[in-house]
Amino acid sequence: MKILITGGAGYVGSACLRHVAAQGHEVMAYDNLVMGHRSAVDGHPLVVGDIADTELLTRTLKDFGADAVMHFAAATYVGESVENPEYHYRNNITGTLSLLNAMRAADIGRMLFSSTCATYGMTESETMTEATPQAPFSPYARTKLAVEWMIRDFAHAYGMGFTLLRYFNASGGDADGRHGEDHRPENHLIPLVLEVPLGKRDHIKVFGTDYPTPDGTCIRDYVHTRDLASAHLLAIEATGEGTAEVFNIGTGNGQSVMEIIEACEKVTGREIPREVVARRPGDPPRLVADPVKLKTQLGWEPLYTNIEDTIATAWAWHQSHPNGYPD
Ligand SMILES: NC(=O)c1ccc[n+]([C@@H]2O[C@H](COP(=O)([O-])OP(=O)(O)OC[C@H]3O[C@@H](n4cnc5c(N)ncnc54)[C@H](O)[C@@H]3O)[C@@H](O)[C@H]2O)c1
Ligand SMILES: O=c1ccn([C@@H]2O[C@H](COP(=O)(O)OP(=O)(O)O[C@H]3O[C@H](CO)[C@H](O)[C@H](O)[C@H]3O)[C@@H](O)[C@H]2O)c(=O)[nH]1
Repeated sequence: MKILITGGAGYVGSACLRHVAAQGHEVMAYDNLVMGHRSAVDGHPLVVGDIADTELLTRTLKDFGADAVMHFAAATYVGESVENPEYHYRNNITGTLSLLNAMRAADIGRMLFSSTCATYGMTESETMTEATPQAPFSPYARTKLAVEWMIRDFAHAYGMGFTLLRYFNASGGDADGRHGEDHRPENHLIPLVLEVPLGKRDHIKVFGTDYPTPDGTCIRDYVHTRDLASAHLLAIEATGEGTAEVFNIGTGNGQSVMEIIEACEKVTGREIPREVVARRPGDPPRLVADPVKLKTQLGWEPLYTNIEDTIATAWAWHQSHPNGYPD
C-alpha cells in the first residue's frame, strides 16, 4: 500500500511511518515541521507543507499515487489549547477539512485519524471503552471530538472509509535507541521527568495532588509508540468503505504522576526531586483504556505492558540524544 502520513515527522507519526515502512508499505511524510524533525523520517520521502494547503496536498496525493492516509498532523498540547484555542480549532478542524477535501479531489477514500482518550469525560468505571460518553475537558480535546463527527458525516455522505483511533498517552522510544520523543518545548511527563537525571533540570513539577485518585495525582495509560504503530498497521488494513470504526489504543493499566516519577527513578537509578504546584487547566483526573475491542476485532497485542520497560526505551533514546534530533 502507498500511505501518505501527515505529521509524519512528529513523534507518533514518525514511529508509525518507520514501522509500516519496515513492514513493506511505501510511505511519504507530509509535515510543516513546526514540531517535527527531518531525521525522524529516517530517509523516507518528506514533503514540507501545511495541511491547510489543499492544493499542495491534492497534488502530493496524486503524484505519490496514495492508496490511504494516516493523519497525525495537529496541535496537541492540552495546556496550550486553553491559552490559544484559535490555533487548535484552526489547525485541527480546518486543517482536517482541507485534508478531506484534498483526498476527495485525489479520489482517495481511506484514512486513519489520530483521536484521543482526552475526548472522554469522567466515568465511574476504572477503564474507558469506546462507548464511554464523550465530554472533553479542553479545547484541544473538543477539536478532536469535532473532527470525529466531521469524519463520520463524510463516511456517510461520500462513502469514504475511516478508522478513528483514540490513543491514550504515547510514550517510549524505538528499541534500537535511534528515535524517540523530541518536542520543543517539551510538555509531556516522561521526557520532562527524564530531564532531571539527564542534568537538564533540577526537579519535576507535579501538577496537582488534590485529584480524586489514590495518591491525588492524575492517572494516565502510557502506551508505547511501537504498539501504537502496530495498531495502525492492523487498522489501515481493516478500514472499509463508508465506515468510521473507533478503537481505543492503550495498555489497560494506569499510572499516576507520582508512580511515573518513581518508575523513572528505578530505571535511571537516580533520585528525582519533585515540587507540587497547582493543577494544570484542562487535565482530567483519570484516563485508562479498555483495549478489548482492538484486541478481539483486530488481534492487537501490545509488546510493552510494563511501564519500566517503556521508560527504559525512552531513557536509552534521551541518553544517546540528550539534545534530541540534530535538526
Ligand atoms: N502524544 C500523545 O500522547 C497523543 C495522545 C493522543 C493523541 N495524539 C494525537 O496523535 C497525533 C500525533 O501526536 P504527537 O505526539 O506525535 O505530536 P507531534 O507534535 O510530535 O506531531 C505532530 C506533527 O504534525 C506536524 N504538524 C502540525 N500541524 C501541522 C500542519 N498544519 N500541517 C502539517 N504538519 C503539521 C508537526 O510538525 C508534527 O511533526 C496528534 O494528532 C495528537 O493529537 C497524541
Ligand atoms: O511537568 C509535568 C508535565 C505533566 N504533568 C502531568 O502528567 C500527566 C500527563 O501529562 P502529559 O502532558 O504528558 O500528557 P496529557 O495526558 O496531558 O496529554 C497527552 O495525552 C493526551 C491523551 O491523554 C493527548 O491526546 C495529548 O495530545 C497528549 O499531549 C498530566 O496529569 C499532567 O498534569 C505533570 O505533573 N508535570
